[in-house]
Amino acid sequence: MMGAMRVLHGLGEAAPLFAARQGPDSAAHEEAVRAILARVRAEGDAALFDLTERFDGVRLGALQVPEAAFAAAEREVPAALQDAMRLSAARIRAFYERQPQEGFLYPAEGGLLGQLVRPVTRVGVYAPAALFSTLLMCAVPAQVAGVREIAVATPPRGDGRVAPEILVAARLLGLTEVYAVGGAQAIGALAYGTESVPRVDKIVGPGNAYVVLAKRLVFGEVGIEALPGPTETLVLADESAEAHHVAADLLAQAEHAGAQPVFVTTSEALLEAVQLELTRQLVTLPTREVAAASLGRGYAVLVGTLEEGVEVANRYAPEHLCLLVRDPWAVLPAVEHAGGVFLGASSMEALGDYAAGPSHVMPTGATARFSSALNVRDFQKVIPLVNVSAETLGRIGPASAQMARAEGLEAHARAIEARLKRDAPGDAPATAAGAVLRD
Ligand SMILES: NC(=O)c1ccc[n+]([C@@H]2O[C@H](COP(=O)([O-])OP(=O)(O)OC[C@H]3O[C@@H](n4cnc5c(N)ncnc54)[C@H](O)[C@@H]3O)[C@@H](O)[C@H]2O)c1
Ligand SMILES: N[C@H](CO)Cc1c[nH]c[nH+]1
Ligand SMILES: [Zn+2]
Repeated sequence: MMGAMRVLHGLGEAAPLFAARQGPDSAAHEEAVRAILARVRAEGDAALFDLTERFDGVRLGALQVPEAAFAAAEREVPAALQDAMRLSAARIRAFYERQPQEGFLYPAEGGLLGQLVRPVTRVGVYAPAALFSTLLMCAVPAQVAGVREIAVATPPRGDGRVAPEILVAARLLGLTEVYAVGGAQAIGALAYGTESVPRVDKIVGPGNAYVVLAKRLVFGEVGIEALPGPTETLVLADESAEAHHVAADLLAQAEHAGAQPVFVTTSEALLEAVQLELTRQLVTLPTREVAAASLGRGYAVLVGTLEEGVEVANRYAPEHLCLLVRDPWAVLPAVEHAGGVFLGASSMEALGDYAAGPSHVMPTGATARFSSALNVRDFQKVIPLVNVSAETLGRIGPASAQMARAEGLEAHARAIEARLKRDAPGDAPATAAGAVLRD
């Protein structure tokens, strides 16, 4: 049956579901991406022009989008869509403005200990072709964090232009630096810099397997936030769920290239109804070819209890966990790993992709075990401050010197003891300390 997913019975049979999550680093991809990065590093702009012609099928005149293109895009994109983008941006901003981001300073026996929070200076946002919502979801938290420079890279369309919606979204946020470059070559350009693309301090944003792998390989030369790749959704449903809702939510993510939809349920009747619904809804979708391929990678798992269902979800660690159950809040305490959790029938993930508030850039490929949805902290550095008083030095100095000698580090011990010998360190009073926590 076209659109139907393979069925597994219980956690005991779910091994194929977990085995499929090998991440983005297939050997073939890795070789290709290493070669692309090496060319960008060695040849700069010339490699970007050449690789764009090869992989995107267009010969670009220039890499950076000219200023005039932004105004032209604004005339091209319908006003109602621009309003929708403003609504989305405002809700993302409102969400991230609630994320605590202050430093702190506290008195410690006459001295001060604390943390400064400082934004990353220059960030590169990767937005897959046409996904202007992804630009909003990356750039707004960066702006809330205080990032001063944001460069955007996105693949050109077949006519060599960047999608006008991307330019409108950029302009709406006050961004003017947009490059018509995609894939691994865009990540290389942002990481190493070229004649036209000044290098950045950190790269954020999702993409296909080439983009994800490139981000992994440049990490260290440049910061990266996480490895958000081809999207995945795990819907956990009980008998209270509507089959057409479940199928719609699975298909909504299946229409992303390379996606994996997963359906876990306690109800055999619902499972059968969802399989039929998938087939029925699929044929009407303009994106049915991509969606059918994704469903081919998908699984439906029949479990005995919701507890078992959550265990499957935790083992899978999905990007999106959608709880279409009678009482989603009762299930939530057992959830350990997920990029984002969507609770209840009117909180479908597709809404989260656009206007709910939290960034839709979420960890995939089981990386939700150790990484998080994009957020303000991804754009900040935390700098500890140490200002120890003479009194504290007298108390913790001998213990520190003792530990240094136990590690065979005599110079450490002497640096501490040199100060222990004199009466007082004589540091300047910390009168300006409060001003240091400016944001
Ligand atoms: N996890 C998230 O938060 C999140 C958010 C949005 C999108 N996504 C995912 O991002 C992905 C976007 O993928 P996409 O492909 O549409 O766009 P993309 O921008 O990631 O990749 C397009 C680029 O891939 C390069 N490319 C294509 N074929 C190549 C090849 N054979 N060799 C080398 N490079 C090649 C081209 O340069 C092209 O510009 C989807 O899988 C979607 O699910 C994930
Ligand atoms: N669901 C995708 C990954 O979270 C993001 C997206 C962008 N546009 C639509 N959807
Ligand atoms: Zn989506």
